[in-house]
Amino acid sequence: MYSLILLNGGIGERVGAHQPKQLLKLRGIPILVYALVQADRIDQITQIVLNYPSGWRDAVEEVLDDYAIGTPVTLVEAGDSRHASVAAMLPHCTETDVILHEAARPLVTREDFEGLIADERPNVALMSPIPFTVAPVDPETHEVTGSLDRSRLRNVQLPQKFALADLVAAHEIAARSGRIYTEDATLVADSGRPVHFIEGSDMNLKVTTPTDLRMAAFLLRPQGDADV
Ligand SMILES: C[C@](O)(CO)[C@H](O)COP(=O)(O)O
Repeated sequence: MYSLILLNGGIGERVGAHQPKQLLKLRGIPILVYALVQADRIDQITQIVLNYPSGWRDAVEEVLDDYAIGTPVTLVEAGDSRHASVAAMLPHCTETDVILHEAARPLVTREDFEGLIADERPNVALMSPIPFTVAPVDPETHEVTGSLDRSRLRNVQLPQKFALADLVAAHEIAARSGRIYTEDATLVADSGRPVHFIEGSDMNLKVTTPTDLRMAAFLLRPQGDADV
């Protein structure tokens, strides 16, 4: 069984809205709700640990009530970074395995969660191939500093799953080193514990910018609406 850590603590600065992006509505439904509803339908997820941006607890509680989420939810205030938020949510997990997801990926499917759960390895993340070229650069001088073999790179997605003990131990190592990670698959891999990946879909869009919002609204259009 799994505790779901659902990251919902960002303020969504890059979307430029007057409220956290995960509370904005897409097709009339708050972005957060799409992931919540999918997770609520998965029997193996017995607890949802959900964080909220400082000052937005009431708004998040209202969403939970409005959409009658049945899985028990533990609310935790967000930390200063995504990394700090995960660290603060870990002690609230009641199961021995955790799934991490983020509210900003509303196109997550039941199959995404089930694929992770069906995998017998303890630490597994969805990742997708990089369909473009990523160059290492010096951001100060704007100089290209080398080249990367994209067949050896993957776009890290969520959801991801971990043995709770591995994730806790990896966060302890990261805290000692002082390094702040942008996500947890690389954090756990750097701790020396094996992390595997399975193919994620490019439909599992992360809503970061106003353009992403428009793309997500399009992808979430009701079945039967005309394609472009
Ligand atoms: C976690 C993540 O979505 C992996 O692709 C990404 O790193 C999040 O980036 P953000 O800058 O925290 O939105």
